[in-house]
Amino acid sequence: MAQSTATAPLYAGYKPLISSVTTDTDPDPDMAPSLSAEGTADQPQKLQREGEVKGASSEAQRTKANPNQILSASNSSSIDDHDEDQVGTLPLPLLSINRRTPTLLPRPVPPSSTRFTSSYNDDLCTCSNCAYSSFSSSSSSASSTSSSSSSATAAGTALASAAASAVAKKLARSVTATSIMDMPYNTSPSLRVRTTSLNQLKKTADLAIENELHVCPSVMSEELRKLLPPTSETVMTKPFPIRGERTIADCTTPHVIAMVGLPARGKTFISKKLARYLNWIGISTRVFNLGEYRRHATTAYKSHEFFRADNEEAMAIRNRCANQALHDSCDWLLSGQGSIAVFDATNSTRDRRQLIHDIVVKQHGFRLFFVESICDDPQIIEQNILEVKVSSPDYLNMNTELVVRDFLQRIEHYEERYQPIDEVTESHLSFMKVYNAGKKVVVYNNEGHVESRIVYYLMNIHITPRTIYLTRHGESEYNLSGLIGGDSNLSARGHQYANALSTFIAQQQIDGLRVWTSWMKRAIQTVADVKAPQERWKALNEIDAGHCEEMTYEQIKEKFPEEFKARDVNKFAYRYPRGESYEDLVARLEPVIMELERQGNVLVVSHQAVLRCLFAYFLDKSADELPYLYVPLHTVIKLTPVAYGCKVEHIKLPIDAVDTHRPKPKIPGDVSEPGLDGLSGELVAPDGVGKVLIVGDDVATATNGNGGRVDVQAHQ
Ligand SMILES: O=P(O)(O)OC[C@H]1O[C@@](CO)(OP(=O)(O)O)[C@@H](O)[C@@H]1O
Repeated sequence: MAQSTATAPLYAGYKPLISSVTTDTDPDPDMAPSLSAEGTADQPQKLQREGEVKGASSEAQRTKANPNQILSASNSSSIDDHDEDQVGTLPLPLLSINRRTPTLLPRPVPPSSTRFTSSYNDDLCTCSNCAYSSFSSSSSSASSTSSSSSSATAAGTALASAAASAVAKKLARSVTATSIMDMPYNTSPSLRVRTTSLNQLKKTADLAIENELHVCPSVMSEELRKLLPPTSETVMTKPFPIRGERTIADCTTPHVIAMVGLPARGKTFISKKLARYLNWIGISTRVFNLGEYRRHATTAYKSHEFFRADNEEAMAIRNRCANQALHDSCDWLLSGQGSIAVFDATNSTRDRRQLIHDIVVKQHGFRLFFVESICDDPQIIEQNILEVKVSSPDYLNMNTELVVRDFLQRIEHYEERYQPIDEVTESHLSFMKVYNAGKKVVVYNNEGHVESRIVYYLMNIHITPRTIYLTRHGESEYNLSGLIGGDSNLSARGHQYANALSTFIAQQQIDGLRVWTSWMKRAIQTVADVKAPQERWKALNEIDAGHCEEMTYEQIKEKFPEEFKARDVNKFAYRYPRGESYEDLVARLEPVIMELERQGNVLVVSHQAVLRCLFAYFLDKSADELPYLYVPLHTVIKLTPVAYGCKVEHIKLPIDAVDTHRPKPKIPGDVSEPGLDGLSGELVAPDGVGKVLIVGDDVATATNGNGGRVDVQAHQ
């Protein structure tokens, strides 16, 4: 049984906290040992997300944006309703192929992955079709060869060196030592063959084929070329299939994530945040909060007495609620509507955890992972009570001091019976323990892809107050002419926005601000005058429209009518020919989200499609809504984490720009009909002006009496 203890990473001076602003909205009882579950262990089926046909518009709808406005953010979506960047590339399992000898040089086989790497064989081709030659690396220096195959077998390396050196010496004077990865794809197909494919070939002992492997791909047979790892010409599968087929394979076994911990330890914060992340990466997740069950089952909360261990009547109600919540979690998983149910309750005794194990694992055959939040820092606990308990529906209209006192007594009742998860007596369980909002993390019996991702995510989040600013680049020359993609410069108004943005950011006096941009000129030009450390992320580049790059929507419709229509039918899943889909984008952006979670104040300057994906993460938006989120030019979206959610402000800087938003048309492929679509309309609607939305925070929404909206001053 593997146990690892890790201290969560500290980044840029930030203490990674997990939970202080949060707690489960309800302490709950230990489930009565007599609880039982019904149901079968049917495999749930993933729900297909179909695009919707709503509203219509065309490019002709581009409008001038209103200056000096703060637009309202889009709707909050209930958690109950919903359900990797070029970074982190892993080496392909490759063989170095010496075309001059029949020897196949084994490379170390790295962990399996579908990602592609710079560790391609850097042998170069000498055929008349190619502009480069073989063995350049080895010719330039023996160390170059040995570095690329450092972990190959000694025999293999020796053979390689001997075989290569003769040719290398001959070529050394005439060949530039260029890594194949430094070359454009179309000039560097080279000899990139997967180990698996080669092994299959070796098994067939087909020498003719093996010899053919030693020729340049440009003269290789079509059949053999298919075995080469992908180039820009050949990549047709999902590069980072998080959503889609791989996810389904990983989640064929439904999971229950059961929280553990005393009240006010951030269990609900963790549950909600985790669910938002998992849904965003395409794993359908829902939180079952025991506090909500209890509130439905009882009349108004009176006092902590309800949670006394000797209050038999209350205990019976609490047990019934716990039973129901767990059964509902399992039923939801069995219904095929989701893959992960988060059971947000205290689950604070061994008996109760065993019962959950019996129902979830033994009866249903699901995976069960406990996440225990342990906190002995009085400051974090008090902060938690003040931030979320005081505004809890349990304490409506109650004086803050009384609330704190009552809640602390409530915690005492739980402490009497609380048994932290024990590695010895509960060694059959899989769990992680998070201490003091992320200061220390213990992981035990962690198994499988989903659990590993949960552990990694929870190790990265923190609760230090901060703000994230999202903005598109200033208006570009291509925006003006309606062309998508490309790498054009800013228009004159785009440059004005760049100036206004730097002034706005300076006025905000943001502590330790970092600026992240894509690699595109329009994004980099936009932050030219912003005084803060800057980082360029390729992962923030705009969606790759493949064959449709640098075309207008009308041109695409004319040249590729079926493609254009298909995008309107399911924009999230649609992938441009030789390009990307929104689904691909989400996968590409996951490392960006993970890093954003670790960071403090960040200004992200990117593009329409990319920002829709990031925005959807923070707003908990579905895959159907995501591609239509309204992210206008010359507008800063300010995101401030609050309690369980996020405060969203749209700050329109007073420089006009074209509107590049194309709403979902009523008829797929239609570019003629202007109008708002239901999804973006809310932001466009004038009544949203001057408003701020608190998204995903039931508490705030419930208590400010203004539907979660708070008036704010317009920023100029
Ligand atoms: O997915 P849709 O709605 O087409 O929006 C993405 C498009 O937005 C654009 C502008 O039309 O983004 P941006 O100007 O922010 O780089 C295109 O480059 C991109 O293809």
